[in-house]
Order: sequence, then C-alpha cells, then structure tokens
Amino acid sequence: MENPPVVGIIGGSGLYKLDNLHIERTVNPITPWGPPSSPISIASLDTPKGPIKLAFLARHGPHHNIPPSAVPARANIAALKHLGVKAIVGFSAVGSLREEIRPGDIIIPDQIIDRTKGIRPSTYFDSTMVGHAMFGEPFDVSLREFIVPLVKEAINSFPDHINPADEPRLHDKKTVVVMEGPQFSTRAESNMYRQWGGDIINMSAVPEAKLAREAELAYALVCTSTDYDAWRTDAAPVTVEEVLKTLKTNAALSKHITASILAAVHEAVESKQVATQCEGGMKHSLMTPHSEVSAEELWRLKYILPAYFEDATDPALKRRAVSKARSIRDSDEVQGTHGIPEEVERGRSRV
Ligand SMILES: CSC[C@H]1O[C@H](OP(=O)(O)O)[C@H](O)[C@@H]1O
Ligand SMILES: Nc1ncnc2[nH]cnc12
Repeated sequence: MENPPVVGIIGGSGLYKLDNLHIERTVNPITPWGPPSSPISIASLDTPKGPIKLAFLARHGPHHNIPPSAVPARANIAALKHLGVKAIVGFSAVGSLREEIRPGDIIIPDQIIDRTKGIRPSTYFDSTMVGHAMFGEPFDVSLREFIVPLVKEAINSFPDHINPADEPRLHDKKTVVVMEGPQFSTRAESNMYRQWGGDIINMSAVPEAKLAREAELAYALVCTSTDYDAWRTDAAPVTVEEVLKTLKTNAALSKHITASILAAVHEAVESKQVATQCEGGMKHSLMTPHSEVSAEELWRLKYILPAYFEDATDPALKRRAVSKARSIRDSDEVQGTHGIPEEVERGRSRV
C-alpha cells in the first residue's frame, strides 16, 4: 500500500469505530490465519507535516459478537503487520484491583500476569518452525514511555469530562491480569490477583501482546477502568451493566486520545525514535532450519516476517494457503461482512 498506516489501533469493548477521524476506506484482508475480527478502517489525518494514515480494527467485531476467547488475534495482528503497521496501540476496558484506580481512570500497564487457559491460539510458531520470543517486557518499552505524557495531555484537553473537577487520572507501570472469561472472577480469585500484585484485570491483553511481539510489532495498551471487579466486600461484584455505564462515557475519551496522540506516535515511529527494538527482535528466536519446515508454513510465516522467509515463494503453495484461509473465512459466522475488495486481492498476489 502506498503511504501505509504506520500506527494500528485495536478498539476494545465500547470502541467499535473511529467516527471522529476521516475514514478513507475499509479493507477486508484474509490472512493465512483467516479474517480479522472486523474490516480494517484506514483513517487519514492532515498534519502540518502532511497527511498520515492509521489502521483501525474492532477486537470483538463491529457489533461486539466475538467473545474474548474467540477473538482471532493471530489474524488481527497479521493483518495489521501486512498492511505496513509498525506500532499498535490497543484499547481495553479493565476491572480495577486497587482502591486508587477508580472507574473512569486510564491505565497504561507495563506487566502482564497470564491467567488465560491455553484455549486461545497464542503463537505463530505452533507447528514445525519453533520460535521463542522474549516476553520479559510484554509491552514495547519505548512506545509505552512515549505515549504516557501524550495520553495525559489528551485527558487534560478532553472537553467532556462529566465532572471537570474529577477528571480521570492516569496510572502508569501497572500489572494487568488477563483471565479467560467470559464469566467475571470470584471474590476469592479477585483477592488472590491482588495478592499476586495485579492492579487491573481484563480478558484480552493475551494473546494480543504475545503475537505482536512475535510479529515484531511494538504494542502498548491504553486501559479504561470500568469497575472494581469482585474484591471489595462492601460492594456488589462487577456486572456488565456497570461496565457499560463507564464505557459509554469513555468511548469518546478513547477516540479523543487516539486523535490526539496519532501524529506524534506516527512521527516517532517513522523517525525511529520509538519501536525500534521490535524490528529484528525475532532474528535469534527461530530454532528450526527452513529445510525442516513445510513450504506452506514458510509461506504463512512470510506473511508476518518477510525478512526471515524470503525463500517462501512457491505460487502453488500460496494458492493452497489462500484457499485454506478462505475456507476458514467461509466457515466463520460473520462471513457476510467480509467481502474482499479488488485492491486487497491484488495486494495478496504480491505476497
Ligand atoms: C465488557 S466486560 C469484559 C470485556 O471487556 C474487556 O474487553 P476489551 O479488553 O476488548 O475492552 C475485557 O477484556 C473483556 O473482554
Ligand atoms: N472486572 C473485569 N474482569 C475482567 N475483564 C474486565 N473488563 C472490564 N471489567 C473487567
């Protein structure tokens, strides 16, 4: 794609479209891991340094019909990478495990405790190519540190706080517990997560963060606290009704944050001020010689890591893999929303 989107945004619960930006077009890529959660909107923004683009997808689909355990995270990350994205900022609604993180507050976590149950595909290296990504810092440090002051500024400049005297606080360097769901936690679990050092809880940072790392994309998460989960003995445990109440007022803030930080993040990524560590990050993580890996798998991996899989060029294999991806798409319940525009068909023939 000419002038590709460098920044990708993944919208979470409550954030299904960026209607505050100009949407130039929508693409429906089919990746070797099937279609992403939603069509991807390419938004454009005029900046003093010229127009820039951004790619947006809705994690749970445009109508919130994909539960957390079924989010096609591999396809989401692969599609963004293939479009030219280098850095992803995800948005997520989270429960608070700390008194000081109040509903409505914004949190940018730096650590993860993975409590998913192994039922989500969480790696691109699950077949004959063995790869081990570093994950000690699960979020891209430079991207995270870069966006903290920008998000703070965006919160300060948001005109529609319900109570201006009580505007959301920003909490940095927190630990997010990622649970499987879809049921919320018991009080005992909620208390245990607090003892473990968890500060917030959601159902989506894993495997998104792991896959972004494997695809050599910088990834950071901007979380909105919607509830106090289940640990407070003087309050009823969290309900969806409670979450939705905060999300309604919060979607506008998330959109404002996106629009406010976009130009600076784009420029910082382009000028290699941030998100430089991820590129090349998998170079020493791949264990298996290509001679031992199936041609189809090499082709799949080339989609996300072209630099390491230049040898995967067999067009017949490409056709087979595309038709396999199509059959994943065709068996998908949301197939009606995934027409393939001509330009994407053309783009795919460049794979
Ligand atoms: C609607 S409450 C639980 C749901 O909300 C969060 O979604 P997201 O991270 O996509 O904003 C949480 O992770 C759960 O999936
Ligand atoms: N309490 C909670 N637990 C898990 N995910 C959530 N998303 C929003 N609130 C949550």
